[in-house]
Amino acid sequence: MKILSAQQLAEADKSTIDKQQISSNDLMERVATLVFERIHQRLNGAPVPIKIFCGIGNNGGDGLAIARHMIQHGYQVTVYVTNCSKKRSPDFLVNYDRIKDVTNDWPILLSCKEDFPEISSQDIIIDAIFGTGINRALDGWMADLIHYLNESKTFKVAVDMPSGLYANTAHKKEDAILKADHTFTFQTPKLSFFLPETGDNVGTFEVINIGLDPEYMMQVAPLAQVISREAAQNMYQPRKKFTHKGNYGHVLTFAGSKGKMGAAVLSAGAAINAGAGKVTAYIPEDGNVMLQSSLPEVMTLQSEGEDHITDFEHSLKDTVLCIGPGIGTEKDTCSAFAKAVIKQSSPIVIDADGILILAQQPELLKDLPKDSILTPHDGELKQLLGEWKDDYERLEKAQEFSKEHNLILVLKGAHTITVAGSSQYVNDTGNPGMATAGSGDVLSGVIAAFLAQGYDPLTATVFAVYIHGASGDLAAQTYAHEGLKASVISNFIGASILQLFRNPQQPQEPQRTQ
Ligand SMILES: NC(=O)C1=CN([C@@H]2O[C@H](COP(=O)(O)OP(=O)(O)OC[C@H]3O[C@@H](n4cnc5c(N)ncnc54)[C@H](O)[C@@H]3O)[C@@H](O)[C@H]2O)[C@@H](O)CC1
Ligand SMILES: [K+]
Repeated sequence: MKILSAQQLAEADKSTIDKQQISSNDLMERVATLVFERIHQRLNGAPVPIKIFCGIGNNGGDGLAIARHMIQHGYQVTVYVTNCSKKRSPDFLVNYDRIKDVTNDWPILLSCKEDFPEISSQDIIIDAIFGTGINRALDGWMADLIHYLNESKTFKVAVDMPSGLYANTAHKKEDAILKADHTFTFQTPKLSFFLPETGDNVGTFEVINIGLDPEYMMQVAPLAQVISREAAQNMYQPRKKFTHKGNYGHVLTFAGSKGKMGAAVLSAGAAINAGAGKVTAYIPEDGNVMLQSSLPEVMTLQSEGEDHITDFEHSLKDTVLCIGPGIGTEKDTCSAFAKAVIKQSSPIVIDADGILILAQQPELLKDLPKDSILTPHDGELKQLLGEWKDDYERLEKAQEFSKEHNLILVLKGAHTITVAGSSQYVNDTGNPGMATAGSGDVLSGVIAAFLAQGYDPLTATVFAVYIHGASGDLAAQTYAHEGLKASVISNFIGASILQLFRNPQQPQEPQRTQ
């Protein structure tokens, strides 16, 4: 699913009005009806007090139209209009008149702090103050209103976007942004929904398909794409009957050191669990018994170093190299790392200490095969890119780095983002239980396994990130977030691939919970 900018959504809006030969108000009515239906399905006529706060632009117009439908269906609705400017949009004005036709009264105007209504914990608040049209931070009593609503303990539903939130540009820490519990967003989610500095404002969200011009939607180059279940299904490569282990590739993991042999077990184990035909773990000598007893399916090669890897003399022909988990940064490990990556000619998966070594020896970047995959967490990413001032600069710097070095970057987080040149793929599986030691080692093994099975590097990466998150989601159903650990996530990889093809009635537009 594409993520568009606020400006692109406005263009899509115009194109829809032209092509479908409807008025902008018809489109607003369509949107408001769809939102009303979703609310009505949940509330089912319940006599809860609902307070709808409307701005004076089209988001406010949506709010007025939603309010009208709710009133006509017997809901207890009070409508407030934030009278912050005389520049009311034409579609706001149409709906301002229409609601008066239904209630025989104008909505309540708010013009200063003293006008704020009392809010009880039983109320439901619907926020239709600002949507994608916001172009500067809220100030004065409008900012106070947002803080006032945020302080209330009541359930808050945002229309299109939580008011005050920008769709795709950075905020200052002090900006007033509504903290919604649920957001009904139109046509595409916004990039800010997925970024750590702003995503918490959105609560759970639902994307409502409002029927914007399909031709525009098809041709527009998105800011990023969310990997939907359907997209992941299309990436999957089923196995053919007359095949053998040689058809599914050979992964060589270069991982582990004294005290961190678990990283080697986890990355090699995940590569086997995700379908690599053969896996060899290259490890320090002392780790051999542990590795062989933990993973009977995995072969081992041992470095001369007893407690860390000190050398690398092996052939990498027809082998996918997965390098870095738990190797440490000893001098001889760094030289062995350099030998291995220089020797390799096909894309390499580089994780953890491997990324730190690259940051220390940036001259190695030019020796990495094109489309090699780096999987940094933010601490490792900072070693590579330096500090960033906000989430958007983090993405820009990652794109520049990816383009400059022809690499794929996997920016790990609640919504892991895979950056390949100017393209960005946002992952929507996974949960906070996966913030646990070794989870990244598992991911590196899964990416390597898909590469070994013949997926192209970008697909292998995006699909692995999806499946890794989906495995964590399935595992959490049995183990809870707290009980998740990396080996458990790894053991659910097969189940999550099966799950990908279950429930054919799954809705097209994903409904999701953060
Ligand atoms: N293409 C779409 O996605 C559609 C969008 N619609 C609605 O239209 C909304 C966008 O409407 P608008 O473009 O009218 O914008 P908004 O309703 O978000 O904002 C309205 C006005 O607020 C002013 N403003 C911006 N920042 C301000 C600030 N800090 N303080 C005070 N005033 C400020 C702007 O000048 C603008 O006139 C969407 O969020 C959505 O709710 C739908 O009605 C129809 C389809
Ligand atoms: K809003």
